[in-house]
Amino acid sequence: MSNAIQFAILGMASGGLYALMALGLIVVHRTSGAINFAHGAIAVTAGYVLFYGEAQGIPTPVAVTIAILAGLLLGVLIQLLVMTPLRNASTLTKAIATLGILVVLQAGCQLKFGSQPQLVKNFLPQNGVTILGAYVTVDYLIMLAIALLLAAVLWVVYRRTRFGLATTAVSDNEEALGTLGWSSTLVARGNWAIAGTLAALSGVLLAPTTGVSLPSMTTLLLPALAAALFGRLSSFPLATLGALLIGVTQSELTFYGQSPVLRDLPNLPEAVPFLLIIVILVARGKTLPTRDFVESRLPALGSGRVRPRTVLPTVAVAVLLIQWLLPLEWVMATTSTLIAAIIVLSLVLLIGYAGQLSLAQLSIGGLGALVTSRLVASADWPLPLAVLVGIAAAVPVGIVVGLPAVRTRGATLAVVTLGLAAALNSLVFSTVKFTGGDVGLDVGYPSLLGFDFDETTYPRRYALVVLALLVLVGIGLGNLRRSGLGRRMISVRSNERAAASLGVNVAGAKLSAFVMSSVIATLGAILVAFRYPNALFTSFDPFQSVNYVVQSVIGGVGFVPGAAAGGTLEPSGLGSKVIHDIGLGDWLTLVGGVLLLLTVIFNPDGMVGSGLAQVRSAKRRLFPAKASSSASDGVVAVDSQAGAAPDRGAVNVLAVSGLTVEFGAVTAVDGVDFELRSGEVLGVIGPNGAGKTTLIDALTGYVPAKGSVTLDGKQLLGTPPHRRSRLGLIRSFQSLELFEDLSVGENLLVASEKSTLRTAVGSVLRPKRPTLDGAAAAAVQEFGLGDALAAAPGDLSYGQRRLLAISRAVACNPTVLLLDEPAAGLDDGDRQALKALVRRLAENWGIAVLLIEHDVDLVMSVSDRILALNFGAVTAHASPDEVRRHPEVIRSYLGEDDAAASTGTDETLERSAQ
Ligand SMILES: Nc1ncnc2c1ncn2[C@@H]1O[C@H](COP(=O)(O)OP(=O)(O)OP(=O)(O)O)[C@@H](O)[C@H]1O
Repeated sequence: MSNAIQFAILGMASGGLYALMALGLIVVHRTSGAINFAHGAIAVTAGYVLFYGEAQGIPTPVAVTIAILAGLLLGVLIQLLVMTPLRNASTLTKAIATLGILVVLQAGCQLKFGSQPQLVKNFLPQNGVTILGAYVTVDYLIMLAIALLLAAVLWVVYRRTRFGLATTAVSDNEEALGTLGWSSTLVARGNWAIAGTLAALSGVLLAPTTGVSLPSMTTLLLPALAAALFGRLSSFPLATLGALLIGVTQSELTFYGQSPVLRDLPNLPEAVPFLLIIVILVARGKTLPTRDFVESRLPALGSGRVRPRTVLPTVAVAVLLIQWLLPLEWVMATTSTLIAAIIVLSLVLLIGYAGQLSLAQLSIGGLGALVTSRLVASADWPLPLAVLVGIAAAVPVGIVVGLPAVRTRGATLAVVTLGLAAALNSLVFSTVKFTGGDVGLDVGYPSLLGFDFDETTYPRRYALVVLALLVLVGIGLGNLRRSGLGRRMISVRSNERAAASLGVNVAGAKLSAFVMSSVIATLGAILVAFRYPNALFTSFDPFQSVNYVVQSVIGGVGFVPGAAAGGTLEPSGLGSKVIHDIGLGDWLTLVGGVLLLLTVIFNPDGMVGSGLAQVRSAKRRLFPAKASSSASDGVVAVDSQAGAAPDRGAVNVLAVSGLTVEFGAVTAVDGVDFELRSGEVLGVIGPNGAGKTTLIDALTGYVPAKGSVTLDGKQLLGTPPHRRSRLGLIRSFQSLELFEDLSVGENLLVASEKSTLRTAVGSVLRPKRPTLDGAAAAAVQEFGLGDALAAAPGDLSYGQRRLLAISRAVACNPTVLLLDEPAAGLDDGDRQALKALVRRLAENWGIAVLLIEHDVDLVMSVSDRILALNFGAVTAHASPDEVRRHPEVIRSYLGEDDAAASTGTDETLERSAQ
């Protein structure tokens, strides 16, 4: 028992260190919304500074102070040099930037101090005390006390002081902070300084116990990330509690690990943070982001068009070089680069197309490669069959990794994948029983139908096989980019809420991306494993996966050729060969990290992205007549036979009764009843905050609601948004929510294409030119978008963008169309056109239209009936004339003057409505 208590106290001490780290992560998240993946690296760097100081003969207390100040300085520098230029970037981009910092610090420390752990002196008292019968040294208690004290101090500072309030203001409303006379940059810098200090403090406190070593960068970071998530990335006390729980659990597992049951899993404690991360995110996540989620711009995407005139000569030159021209050492460097390019392609799919960041690509792929290797090495399976089974094994792994992505997004998802990579590393790849350790698995020499292509004997053949596979995967990805499935993935990356409103199964699109990218990563990992007769898994660690993210972003993560460009940065690849040859030795990783930072700051679309943009602009200058618009690669055809509004046949009825939505104490929609039939227009009016948008959210499944919503008798409550959309209930959004990464035509295609597994696979293998037909073709005519199909939404005027948002909803061929303030910001002419359009959609198309509008004149003149809301409840439901005269509506919304002025102008009426 006393042993269990002793382990609990030791666990609390390491929990205290995790807590210090977690506090720093929260401080950064509060100020910049970023998850700092370099936090562990700052801690370890401070540890190395302490080691270096001691080695120089500096007294330990001074060295400790310098090390902590180094953390502070690093925090300030990161904010100054990286976060300030990226302040408006997406959280994903910021997370990638912190990965760059991680790589720079890791590579810098490795260059200076090597990879062996370095020992530092104990600077805390080592005398022992007995607590509840358990003997522990005082240093552990001091660590715990420091953590608890700092957590309490931070809690008070961020709640009670002007600095703390200013920090909250930086993340909530930077302009408001400016009016208070505070500089947001200085507040952010102060927070980064605190975070750096906290990281350094934990690194320095840890150093005497474990020594200073590079792997601590993740072993410290992961529990801290888990604890910070436990504290919802905002609560200091909760994060501290989480950290202590993790520390104690890990410590007790180490203690009970001596028992026969746990003896076979010596690394189980290291997996605890990952398990906690999964549980937290799956329990707390949301399948769709909330209304206030702001989508930021992600790196640009290529067209995916496969141009034989470019591909064939490039492949021919590569074959020529590999087979005849290059010396062997260059061939092997080329092989490394080409294999890396395959793994990076898995990230082009996942990050580029689907917008999901994974830090576990090599671990996922490695698992499949391990299956293949063991089947060949131990069970003597033929290679092709073993490869197929290894790749098949990647499918469930992809699903497991993808599942958290269904309920979380952005940088938080990256935390899950980093946790997975670390867990796989400690549970699988570091377990000699599975991988053979440093000896590896005896997979022999690969051969297919008598064709030997092992790298040891036939390096050129191996390189050619890798090249062939890279070209095949690259063409497949290009085809995917132009396919319906690809468009759906991109729509999810651009805007999950909008994608779901058009019937896209967001979870399905994400899972498909994870599965397909896992398969590609597995292919790459198998090629890594089978390079030598003994397949080694010692380097399948999280750092390598981070390296592939680095390569993908530098090359251009939205572009297939970007993978080859990024692959040159592979250790032992072409870039490394060049760097070696010019005498820079092992500087490649450091160069990669610096390049990544420069890329995300100055060139977010990567080498290929910016290169293509320059070629395009040069073409435009030289051949203005021929030049096409930036999105013209997304050209789609319009079915010339289609064009008339689809005949709807039967009358459909949307019946709503007792519909209620509660947000805590606020009842946003309060027992609303109405019916809406095909061909009718129901206007919904009410003051700001009356619950109009929440009504649409509830009808379309974006917020949980009580009551009943039926379409032709079928109950819709409880059905997810994309299903309701497929049943004919289609909404638009106040803020448009167009897919900015897709052309106008592709925006319409996402709405109109129906896809099955067969068409998805078919379009990747043999893509066809997409065609807008049925309702989508009719919408193109109705909305006059024929000339704009190839344009990017960003190139359209504001009025055209509004029209595109409505036409995209109409392209779904809705039974019920729910329009949320479609006239907002339109000029008078466009408003008149919209009025006529809404009537045509009802009368000619037979659509039931629910129209929320603050333009009272418009809504009164176009609607058959009006539903007036106030505080979520219906105040009137009658004809426009009756509602205009309704005393309650006049009091709460219209005002006496405007109601009396039955012929009031748009402007006066709208002013009163605001
Ligand atoms: N996710 C949410 N969590 C908590 N409260 C919410 C949420 N969404 C809306 N509300 C609250 O519900 C009420 C209704 O808001 P809603 O946006 O539906 O009104 P509205 O009539 O559409 O307003 P507006 O005309 O300004 O668009 C408001 O009090 C709002 O603050």
